[in-house]
Amino acid sequence: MKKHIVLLPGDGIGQEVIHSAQGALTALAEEYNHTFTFETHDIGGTAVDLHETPLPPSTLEACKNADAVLLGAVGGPKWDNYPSHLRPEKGLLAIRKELGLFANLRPVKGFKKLLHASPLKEEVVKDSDLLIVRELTGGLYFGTPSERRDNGDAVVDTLAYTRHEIERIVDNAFKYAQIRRKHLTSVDKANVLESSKLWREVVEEKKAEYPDVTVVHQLVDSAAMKLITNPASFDVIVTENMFGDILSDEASVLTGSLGMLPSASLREDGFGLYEPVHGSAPDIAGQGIANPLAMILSASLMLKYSFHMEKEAAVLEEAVHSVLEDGYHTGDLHIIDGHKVGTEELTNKIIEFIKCKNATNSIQSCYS
Ligand SMILES: NC(=O)c1ccc[n+]([C@@H]2O[C@H](COP(=O)([O-])OP(=O)(O)OC[C@H]3O[C@@H](n4cnc5c(N)ncnc54)[C@H](O)[C@@H]3O)[C@@H](O)[C@H]2O)c1
Ligand SMILES: CC(C)[C@H](C(=O)O)[C@@H](O)C(=O)O
Ligand SMILES: [Mg+2]
Repeated sequence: MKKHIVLLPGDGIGQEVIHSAQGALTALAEEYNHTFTFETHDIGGTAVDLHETPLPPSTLEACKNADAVLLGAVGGPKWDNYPSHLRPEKGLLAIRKELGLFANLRPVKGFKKLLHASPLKEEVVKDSDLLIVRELTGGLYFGTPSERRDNGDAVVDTLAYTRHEIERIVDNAFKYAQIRRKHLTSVDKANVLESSKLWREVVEEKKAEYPDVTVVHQLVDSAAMKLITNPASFDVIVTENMFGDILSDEASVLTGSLGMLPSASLREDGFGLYEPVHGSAPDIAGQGIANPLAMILSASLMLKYSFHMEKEAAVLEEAVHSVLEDGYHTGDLHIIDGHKVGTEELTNKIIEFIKCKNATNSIQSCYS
């Protein structure tokens, strides 16, 4: 199969981890007879520096013409005090909105080897396997006005949702629940927020269409607590934009590191942008020590959701599993008696696995 992929490295470790994903995908293409072509474009702070905008029109145009997009991360202290239209994060929000990527899937599944890497107790973490379905193009991030008033002493952010926006994400979440363990937790703040009341109303209406799925409504504050005390009680979580942002970083603790969580941002027709959940990690950027696995797992989601390459997607996941089983990890993960390596070395181990796996078609013989 021939596929054209736009790479948006962005800022900080985004630049480092996207390189890893490209390496892994190139190896996969060679082994499984695909042609992946890559085109790199600027976004975020890098784009502000070069084009005076966090989302240059040429970047958006290239994404519209691609089969899929991989994004590293945006942001960093250099741009923190820039005016809001020049903030790197605005480029990320704009591309999500422009491409209509309303459904953000954030699967949270631990790897066996990382059971002890989480600061949480093993018995709490061990059966956790959940999917956060985060609404991505509405809510607080997109409501107007969001500006200073009264000579800068007052400010407004608006949390706005339409019934249509809620219906389409809730509908998506029910469908994912149907193909998983058929349990949906809708997270809101319906004891306070009007938007959450409409959200809850829509979930209640929709559930009649999915009688095989059990539904629980949970307030976001107690959901945050339950996520790290009883994560196994969740299957699919559906929630609005900002709650999903916060809960997903929290959920990464179950996997041992924020550097392990991938995401897919999808449109109705299956077009997608794939990015790790983490940010540009300014504290470690440029040191060659970033964990590339969230980015590589995001590439695996791209293969699965946008290209329908189930086998190749599974190989990438197996590669991650195998290198961890062999003890290789970056410094953000704590593996007892493991081999701490840098981004490049870990990526090379992934690539070795991809090549070996195809030659032997057996995981055991690639890594013990
Ligand atoms: N999707 C995105 O582009 C995205 C997401 C989140 C944050 N950001 C931006 O990133 C910048 C930094 O934000 P932050 O520090 O709050 O969050 P962050 O996710 O960048 O980092 C949080 C912590 O996790 C660590 N970490 C994150 N990813 C890692 C990886 N792959 N390997 C090893 N360690 C990793 C970092 O070193 C840091 O200690 C901000 O400008 C923020 O706006 C961007
Ligand atoms: C950088 C920021 C705008 C972004 C978000 O909140 O959506 C990030 O935190 C994420 O999780 O993708
Ligand atoms: Mg976030």
